[in-house]
Amino acid sequence: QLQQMLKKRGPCEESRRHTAREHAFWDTQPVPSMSAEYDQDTGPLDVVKTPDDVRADPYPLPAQFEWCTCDVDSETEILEVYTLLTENYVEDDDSMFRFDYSTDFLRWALKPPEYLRSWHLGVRVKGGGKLVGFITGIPANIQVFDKVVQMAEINFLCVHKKLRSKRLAPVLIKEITRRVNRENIWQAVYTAGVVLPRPVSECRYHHRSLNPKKLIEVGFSHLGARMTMARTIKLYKVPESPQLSGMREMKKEDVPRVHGLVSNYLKKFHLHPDFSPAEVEHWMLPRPGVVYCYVRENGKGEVTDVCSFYNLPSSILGHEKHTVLKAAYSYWNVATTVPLQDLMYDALILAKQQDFDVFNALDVMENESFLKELKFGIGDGYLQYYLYNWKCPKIDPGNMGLVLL
Ligand SMILES: CCCCCCCCCCCCCC(=O)SCCNC(=O)CCNC(=O)[C@H](O)C(C)(C)COP(=O)(O)OP(=O)(O)OC[C@H]1O[C@@H](n2cnc3c(N)ncnc32)[C@H](O)[C@@H]1OP(=O)(O)O
Ligand SMILES: CNCCCN(C)c1ncc(F)c(N2CC(C(=O)NCc3cnc4ccccn34)C2)n1
Repeated sequence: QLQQMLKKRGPCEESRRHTAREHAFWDTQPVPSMSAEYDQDTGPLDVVKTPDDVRADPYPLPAQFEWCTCDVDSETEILEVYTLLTENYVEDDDSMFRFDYSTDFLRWALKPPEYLRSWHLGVRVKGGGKLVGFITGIPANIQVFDKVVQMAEINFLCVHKKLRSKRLAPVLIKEITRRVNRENIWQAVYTAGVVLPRPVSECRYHHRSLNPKKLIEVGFSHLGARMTMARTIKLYKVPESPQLSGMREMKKEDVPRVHGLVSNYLKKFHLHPDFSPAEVEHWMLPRPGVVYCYVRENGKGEVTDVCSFYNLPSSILGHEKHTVLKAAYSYWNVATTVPLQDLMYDALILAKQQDFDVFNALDVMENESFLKELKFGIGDGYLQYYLYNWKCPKIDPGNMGLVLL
């Protein structure tokens, strides 16, 4: 218990840190302060600039390091990125799990239409040495309330465990900002499990057990009070195959129709991507082991509903029997002729068919409508959403229409 107390700053202490302006880096950035509240008016926080106002040379690094861009099409370089992340990326608070993004997943995540190689930014030990730092940006058109803004989606910020607490993260963030600004883009969107100045939305993860026995064995979940293992397995059992008629894998020919379904659906949320057909094709066409997408054809062969989820396994740290937690994450789902709950029940069945142990969903979009009924349990993980250089009112999870990887 003492260790627990020592490890985590209490909420009051954490909030004092925020109010005492102890964010040496974030207090220098165009982000709202912790206490800022904006009503309807939305817009940039910073003075409007042009790329010519932005320094042409990279920010300086400590002497022993150098900048690099990681070529995700190079077998050796993508493996270096994979290794840095699988050994040093996000863990849960008790260091029981660590994300294990695959190389195929990383190529998918980092090469959407219009991507820039210069935004796959790394830090190496000088002289082409070990990759010790990473941060990425990809371009996206994001609608925030009534405005469509060209933004960068920032992700995969990572500093090697041995180089933590040396203020390397602010340097990575400033350099990716510089590179994005040089392309005349001045806003960004990002998510994190940590609270920074200041969240535009705070969402929660919910988990639906598909393989409860393994989840309990590895400590991801616990046997309920007055529950036996047999009873728990029975509780989470799902049918062998989808219950809705006409469910099939999405294929290339479905892209125009799926683009229409998704674009029309996302309009109802206060913050959502403004997808082109090419982006819908990139983000939703199935890729084995990476992203799964199923459409429902009605009696007349028209596609009327779509569900999708992505594969993000976690390494299970220090367990003798299990080494990988197979987790599916709810992605883009649109139900127009059946209840969303029925569509998502089939998503669970399809995920179980693919041998996933757990199906994760945030309480964003209309997900609240099925979480309880479909036996999701609330997780301990919050996901904070952030906008860089954009003031806008806070957004409730039910009005959040963006899922990042
Ligand atoms: C217009 C274009 C703009 C583009 C940029 C938009 C902004 C993008 C922002 C990035 C979006 C990333 C989205 C994702 O990928 S979220 C996933 C982040 N990655 C991990 O959690 C992996 C494991 N952890 C690590 O690798 C390190 O701990 C990291 C690299 C996270 C921090 O390294 P380290 O632990 O060695 O610390 P430091 O001494 O170098 O630096 C300390 C400073 O860093 C601030 N910090 C800590 N964690 C985060 C965080 N997750 N986002 C933003 N800032 C963070 C912290 O408040 C402090 O600042 P201040 O409190 O003193 O002020
Ligand atoms: C910057 N991109 C944001 C998305 C990255 N994503 C997926 C993420 N960001 C923060 C989280 F809090 C989180 N959670 C899923 C829930 C969960 O499953 N918690 C147990 C667990 C299993 N494996 C791991 C690995 C790391 C942390 C918790 N883990 C909590 N997911």
